[in-house]
Amino acid sequence: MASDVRLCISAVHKGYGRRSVLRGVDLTVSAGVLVGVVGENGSGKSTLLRIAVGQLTPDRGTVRRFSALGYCPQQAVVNDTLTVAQHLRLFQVAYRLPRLDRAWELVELLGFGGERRTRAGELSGGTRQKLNLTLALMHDPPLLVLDEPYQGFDWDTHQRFWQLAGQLRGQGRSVVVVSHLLHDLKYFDTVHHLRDGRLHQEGAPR
Ligand SMILES: Nc1ncnc2c1ncn2[C@@H]1O[C@H](COP(=O)(O)OP(=O)(O)OP(=O)(O)O)[C@@H](O)[C@H]1O
Repeated sequence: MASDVRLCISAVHKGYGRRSVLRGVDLTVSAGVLVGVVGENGSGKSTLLRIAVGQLTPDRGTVRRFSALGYCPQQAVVNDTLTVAQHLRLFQVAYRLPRLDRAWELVELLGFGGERRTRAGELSGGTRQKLNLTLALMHDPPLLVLDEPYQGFDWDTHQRFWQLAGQLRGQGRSVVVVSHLLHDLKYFDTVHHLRDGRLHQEGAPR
């Protein structure tokens, strides 16, 4: 195994009841790459990411992670009664971060600094998603697993997300992104299409 591998998924199978969703998925993610996972609705992308981060157990196969990770789930897991600032403080404790400078930098970059005192339950869908993404990135982990992280983002923020993803890659982070948008495929080093329960790499790596 090369020393710069951050995530290694091998021969993973997963079904729900009698429905088989993943049938032998392999994926290796190295340092400093931006990896796309695409596929039709219901093809199993979120299932694969949840297995990758350890939230779901595969029926068969292995998942090995070689670093800390940040996970942005498709549905924001936030507490509606807490404000944006309170979320950051809560996660500061969970991540054992001495400071919140990076978290506030992300809030400014994603353009929701004006909402710091707003409760999550009162945020717009797009802003809620910005908070979701900030919580996944604020501890600056080497491995990022992001499930459609820009849902509901306006165009400017969408562009800023990709700039940020490029910067993280440039700093040696590994970024795995589920995407639905053909327009975004150009940002990836490798694109993996989930089809019939397996991942097919499209095109040559950049
Ligand atoms: N907890 C569950 N119980 C039963 N079936 C499930 C469960 N979660 C997902 N499924 C089914 O597994 C299949 C894959 O779902 P998954 O959410 O992984 O797909 P996806 O590719 O992420 O879809 P989308 O593009 O719509 O987000 C779907 O048919 C879905 O209905």
